[in-house]
Amino acid sequence: MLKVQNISFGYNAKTILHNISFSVEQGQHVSIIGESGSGKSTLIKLLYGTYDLPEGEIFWNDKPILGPKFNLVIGYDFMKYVAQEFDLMPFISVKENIGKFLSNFFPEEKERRTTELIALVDLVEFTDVKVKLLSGGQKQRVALARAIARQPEIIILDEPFSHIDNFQKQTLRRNLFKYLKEKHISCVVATHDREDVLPYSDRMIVLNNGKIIASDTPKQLYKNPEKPLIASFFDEFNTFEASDLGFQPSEKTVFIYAHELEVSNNPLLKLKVTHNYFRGNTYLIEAEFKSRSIFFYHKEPLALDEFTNIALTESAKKRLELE
Ligand SMILES: Nc1ncnc2c1ncn2[C@@H]1O[C@H](COP(=O)(O)OP(=O)(O)OP(=O)(O)O)[C@@H](O)[C@H]1O
Repeated sequence: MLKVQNISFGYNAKTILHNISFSVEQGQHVSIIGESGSGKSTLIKLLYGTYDLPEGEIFWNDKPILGPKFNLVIGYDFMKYVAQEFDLMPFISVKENIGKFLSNFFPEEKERRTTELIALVDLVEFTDVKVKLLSGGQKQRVALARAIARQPEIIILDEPFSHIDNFQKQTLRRNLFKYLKEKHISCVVATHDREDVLPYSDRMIVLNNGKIIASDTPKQLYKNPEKPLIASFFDEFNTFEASDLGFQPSEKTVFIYAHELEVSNNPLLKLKVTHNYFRGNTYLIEAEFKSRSIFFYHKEPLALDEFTNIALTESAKKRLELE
């Protein structure tokens, strides 16, 4: 189990992370989300022992994770870290990069394992290509395969799919996260992408200005996003006063996702349409309500400057427990 206990850290006098505590069980998948600059990468680097901790402690089981003051070489065998700038050997092939950390004492096992890993990250046709000739996304895939080559107990990933195009991202993400779960490898991922979180994370930690403002299952936070920052991670959303929607207590703020509003003959609100944005299978409609913008989806564009009636969808009522 990874235990992070009351850590604080700054690069200079300014504190970047304030009193952070959480834990990650063996085999658990934990995501760290937050706006750019909120301290995700800094936290990830601390977990790996990149810097000395001025305050607090980090343990993997009973072993303290210590910084460069205590370790000549940063990092531990049981833990692998894939940074945003992946650190590969450019002049050797994909296969050699992945096999670099596997023992030469068991050549057949080494061959089997490298072949398995190359297939997992979908780089079979690049097996013998020198890494310097690969694209950014392909290099990122080599870095991921190399990190799991020796089956660590925990893997720490910073924006693991940022260089990979949407087309290949879905499959790679599924393969990698399924593999980590099957092998019971703990995983901590810093990400901006809800697709990395919703289907896979056991817990989601939300950082804001270097502080943890929420920590729960993605389902629970999705259902009850207490802050705009949390709702915005999941989807386009709207902020209403409870009184706008006829809810009690009337001074409460309610966050409604754009997909939870629909055009209705049984209206809750009357809005003036200002923009239609094509989104493929649907349009995102921007409309005015009390001089601010409200967003919802509709299968067709709506007439501009005309009024439209909208209501909550059945699933919204269910989420808000109005039924
Ligand atoms: N090596 C450094 N020296 C000084 N300040 C730094 C250093 N690295 C990061 N910072 C500062 O620390 C703060 C947090 O940065 P960090 O990279 O941890 O944020 P982040 O949440 O990972 O952002 P992003 O999502 O953009 O990667 C930022 O204000 C950043 O400018």
